[in-house]
Amino acid sequence: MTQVTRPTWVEGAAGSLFDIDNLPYGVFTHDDEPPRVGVRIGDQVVDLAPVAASEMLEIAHVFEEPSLNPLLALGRPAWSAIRTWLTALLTDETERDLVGPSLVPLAEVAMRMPFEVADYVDFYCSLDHASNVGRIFRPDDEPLKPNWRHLPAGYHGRAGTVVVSGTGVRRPSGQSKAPGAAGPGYGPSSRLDMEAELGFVVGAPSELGSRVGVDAFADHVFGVTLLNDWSARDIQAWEYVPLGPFLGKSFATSVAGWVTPLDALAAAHVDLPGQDPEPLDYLRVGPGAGFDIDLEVVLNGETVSRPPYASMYWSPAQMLAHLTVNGASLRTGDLFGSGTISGPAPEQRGSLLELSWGGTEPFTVAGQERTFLQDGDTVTLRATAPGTGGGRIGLGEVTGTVLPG
Ligand SMILES: O=C(O)/C=C/C(=O)CC(=O)CC(=O)O
Ligand SMILES: [Ca+2]
Ligand SMILES: [Mg+2]
Repeated sequence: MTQVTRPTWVEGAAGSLFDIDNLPYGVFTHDDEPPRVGVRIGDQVVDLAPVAASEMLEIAHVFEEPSLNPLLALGRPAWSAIRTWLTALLTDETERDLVGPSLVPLAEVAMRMPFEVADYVDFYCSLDHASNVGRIFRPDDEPLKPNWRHLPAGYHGRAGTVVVSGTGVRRPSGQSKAPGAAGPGYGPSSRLDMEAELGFVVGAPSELGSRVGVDAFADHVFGVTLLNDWSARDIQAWEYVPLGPFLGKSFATSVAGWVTPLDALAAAHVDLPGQDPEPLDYLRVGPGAGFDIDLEVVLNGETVSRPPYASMYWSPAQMLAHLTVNGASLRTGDLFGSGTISGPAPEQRGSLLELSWGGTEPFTVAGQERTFLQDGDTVTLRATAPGTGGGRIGLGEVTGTVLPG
C-alpha cells in the first residue's frame, strides 16, 4: 500500500526511517523549558504547541502538556485530523517559515516518559516463546498449557514502574531457591533478563461493563511503542506458581520515548500465521490482523537476536477483546504488552533465557561467553516496519543499562 504524498521539506528526513509517513509522538524537554508534546521527523522534533497555537487549532492545548494523555483521550477522528494537518504542514513548502523556527534538533532534547500509564497488562502471545519457556521452566510437562491456543494469556503488571528509555535499571533483589537447596534465600537476582516486546497504548477509554470487540481495536488504540519487560528469572521461577509473575517482573518495564501511531503502520498489516483450533467467536479476526514489524535485540552494541513480530500467534485486537470480554473498562493511558516476541529460529529468540536455554548454553557477545545480564550491560531494542510511502519506518528505540543491586 503506497500512499502518494508530497516529500517533506524537512532536511534529511526524506528516505530516512523517520520520513513523513512515520511521525511518532513523544514528550520532550529542551533547555530549561517545561516538557511538552513533539513529533519526530528525520532528526528533528516539531515543537507542536507553538505551531498549533499560531494556527489557532482548537486542540492546541493538548500539545502543551507533559504527557500524551490529553491527546490520547481525543480519540480516533481527532488523531486522524491532526495527522492530516501535520502532513500538510511538513510537505507544503509555504509552511516552512511558520514551522521552521519550531524544529528542535533531536540531539538537543531529552525524552520524558511519553504517557501516564493507567493500567499495565502483559500478554504471552508468541507460540515459540511460550513453547521455549515451557520447555525450560517445566521440562516434565507439555510446553503449552491446555488454555494457550484458546485465549491470549496475560497478567496485570505494575503501571507505576514503567520507565522511559535511557532510565537505568537496578538489579532487583528478592527470594529465590537454588535447585537442590533446602529453602529459599534472599539477595540480588543472578538471572536478570530482558524481553523484547511491543507495547500497545490505549487512547480512547471504554465503559465499565462493556466489551471492546476485535473490530473496535483502532478506535481505542492510539499506537505502538517498543517495550522491554525486564525479568528476574530466579525470582520468577520460585514465586510464579500458581498466581503468575509478581516481583520477578514488577521492578521495571522500559518503553521507548516515541509512540508510533497506528496510522503509520497501515502498510504493515499481515495475516496471522494461523490459529488452530479456531478461537471462540469474540476472538475471531479476519485477514491482516498481524503486523510485519522486525525487531532487533542489541546487547552492548552487538545484535544478538532479530525477533519477527509477524510470527506472533495472537493479534493485538484479540488481546484487547480478551482484556475487556469480562466487562473490564479501558482508561486513557492503558498499556498492554504483546509478550516476548520470539520467532521459530534460535537467532529470533526475544529473551536471554531462551538464547542461553535457561543458562545452559552460553552465547558469545564481543568475544565473551554470556548467559544472563551483568551489571553495566546495556540492552537496546530497535524495530522497523513497512511504511505507507513504500520504504521502511523506524520505531523509537528503547534502551536501558543494568545498575548493580
Ligand atoms: O511460562 C512462564 O511461566 C512465564 C513466562 C513469562 O516470562 C511471562 C511473560 O512475561 C510473558 C511474555 O513476555 O511472553
Ligand atoms: Ca513479558
Ligand atoms: Mg516488567
